[in-house]
Amino acid sequence: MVAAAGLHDRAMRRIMGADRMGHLHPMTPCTAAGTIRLEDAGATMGGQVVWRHVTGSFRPGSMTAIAGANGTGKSTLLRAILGEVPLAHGTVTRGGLGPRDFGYLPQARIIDRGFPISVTDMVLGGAWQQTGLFGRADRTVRLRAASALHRVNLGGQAQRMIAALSAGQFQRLLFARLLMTDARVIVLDEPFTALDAPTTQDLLELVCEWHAQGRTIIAVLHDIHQIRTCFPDVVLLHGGQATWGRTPDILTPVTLQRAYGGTRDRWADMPS
Ligand SMILES: Nc1ncnc2c1ncn2[C@@H]1O[C@H](COP(=O)(O)OP(=O)(O)OP(=O)(O)O)[C@@H](O)[C@H]1O
Repeated sequence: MVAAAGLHDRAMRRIMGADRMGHLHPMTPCTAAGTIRLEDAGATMGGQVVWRHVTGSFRPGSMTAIAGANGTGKSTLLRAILGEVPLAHGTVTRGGLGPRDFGYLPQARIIDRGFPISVTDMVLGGAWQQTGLFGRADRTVRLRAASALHRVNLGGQAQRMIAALSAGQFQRLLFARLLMTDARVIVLDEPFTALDAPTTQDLLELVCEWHAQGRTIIAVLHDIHQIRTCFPDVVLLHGGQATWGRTPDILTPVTLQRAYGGTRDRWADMPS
């Protein structure tokens, strides 16, 4: 659990969108504009190889799910894309995208919600590019924050402290904060975990709206049916390797059985 001892706490700053891209790798001019590309990339954690020889691209406006069993390195991949995890080998290039182009929704479980901040201030943190990290939000930004809260059905919760929210309400709040960033690339780590079906559907529609607006979506997901129905592209992690491509080609009964276990019939019977 991340302690939120103060605004300078690393994780809290990351939620506030401040320093998460502090150590981006240098941009490589030859990468197509807006394309995020991994080339023969590898990552190690605690001295263990997580994945290696990963090559593939997130094109501008693409919508890609990161799938795989627990511990296969999905979050590590997101953090490598964001520049938070140094690669053991290979490169990640971002096609001219800078820190301000990325909006990140971390796993809710790593956020300490005891941090004394109101719902409104948390959402306003998503507009740090306009206000500065500790600056005052003007009327326009406050109206946008109210609109973002309304969009995620939290209009009536604006004055509450974030600690008073339910898990589902807090997840909605993180989405409202993402709305404020207006980012070109939206990076989501298990955005629908612990949400009820209507909330999931509502927030999934918001993700689809972002995609329709031409933003690049990269999301770690566990729901295979959801990936099959909503995400055209997928990266499937298994055994330290990534299989990357169009979802119907990658998520077959054979690959799913290999990645998650169970019987092949179980995956064949799943609605696609
Ligand atoms: N800070 C760390 N120190 C050492 N090992 C780590 C650290 N963070 C992650 N790992 C290890 O790296 C591997 C990949 O972790 P990661 O969180 O990326 O997997 P994941 O696929 O996102 O898992 P889950 O589905 O359970 O969230 C795991 O074996 C994990 O134990």
